[in-house]
Amino acid sequence: MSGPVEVVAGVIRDKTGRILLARRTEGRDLAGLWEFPGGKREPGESPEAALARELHEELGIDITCGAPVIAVPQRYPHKRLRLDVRHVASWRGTVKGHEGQALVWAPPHTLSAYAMPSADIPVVAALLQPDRYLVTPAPNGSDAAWLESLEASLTAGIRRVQLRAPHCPPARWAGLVEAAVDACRRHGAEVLINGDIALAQAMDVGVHLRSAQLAEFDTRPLPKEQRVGASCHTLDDLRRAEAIGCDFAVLGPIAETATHPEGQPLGWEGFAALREDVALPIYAIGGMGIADIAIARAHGAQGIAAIRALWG
Ligand SMILES: Nc1nc2c([nH]c(=O)n2[C@H]2C[C@H](O)[C@@H](COP(=O)(O)OP(=O)(O)OP(=O)(O)O)O2)c(=O)[nH]1
Ligand SMILES: [Mg+2]
Repeated sequence: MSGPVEVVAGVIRDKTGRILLARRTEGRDLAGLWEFPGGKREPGESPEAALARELHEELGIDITCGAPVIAVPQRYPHKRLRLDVRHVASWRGTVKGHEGQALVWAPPHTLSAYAMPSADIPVVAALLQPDRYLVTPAPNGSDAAWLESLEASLTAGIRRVQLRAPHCPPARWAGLVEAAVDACRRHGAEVLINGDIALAQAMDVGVHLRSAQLAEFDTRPLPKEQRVGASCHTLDDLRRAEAIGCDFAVLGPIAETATHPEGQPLGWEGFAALREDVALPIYAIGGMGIADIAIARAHGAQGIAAIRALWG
């Protein structure tokens, strides 16, 4: 079997921070959908050179390639591709659609409103949503110590938090959740509660579904304004999370961990292979550290989910 088609695309910004999208013209695959300008790499061509060539041909601009955003392995009905997306560090010239394609400068918060190919769903999420998803540990010491560690995580920049405390007595947990939601709101961080939809509704926050819960739902259990995440271990889990309308998934374990030693590790290749078949932002979990964020992005992940590496 031949390998995936290698595609490189650019995130081009104007002076006000808007991002350039191009509409795929009629008669090609995925016609009518909006995409980040770019195209296929030629044999022996570096991604940077391919991006510069494509953007010169398609838009008439000269660019300097910047940092990687994400590389998304994706399967379509008739082909597999790896969409390698780079920031465009700088560009010169006047942007014009040289191939008859429509163009739009989209403010970042409007990106999700454009119909795009499946591979672009994780790209938009990578541009707009946090690359670190903190999962709290069970409160083994005092409430105050646990809340202090949460506060430290938020101060360090964590902006998406899953409140999880297996075996914590309900009354104690309810008190901790209330204080934790408060702290997260002060820092502008998003909160999802593990498993407990009623508690999420009562607190007006998101819910993180356990993999065993995925079979219980046909649609997302909370409205669009409240985040819904899901823990996944298999392709079936991921497909289910996508069908329900989850905002993102967590997939693992990538490596073995002390807290979940029973899981058969997927490794990065296993992760990338599973991510090909859905259009979802997916965090990698299981033995992840800060240094894994770049590796995760190179395998199509939104970033990492972790307890220890992100706590305190
Ligand atoms: N440029 C670009 N291509 C994307 C994106 N998302 C996505 O699924 N694709 C797919 C569509 C195509 O199957 C493939 C890119 O190939 P292309 O048709 O643009 O290739 P090209 O510019 O070299 O043009 P062509 O002469 O081969 O038609 O990647 C995206 O955001 N940008
Ligand atoms: Mg193209």
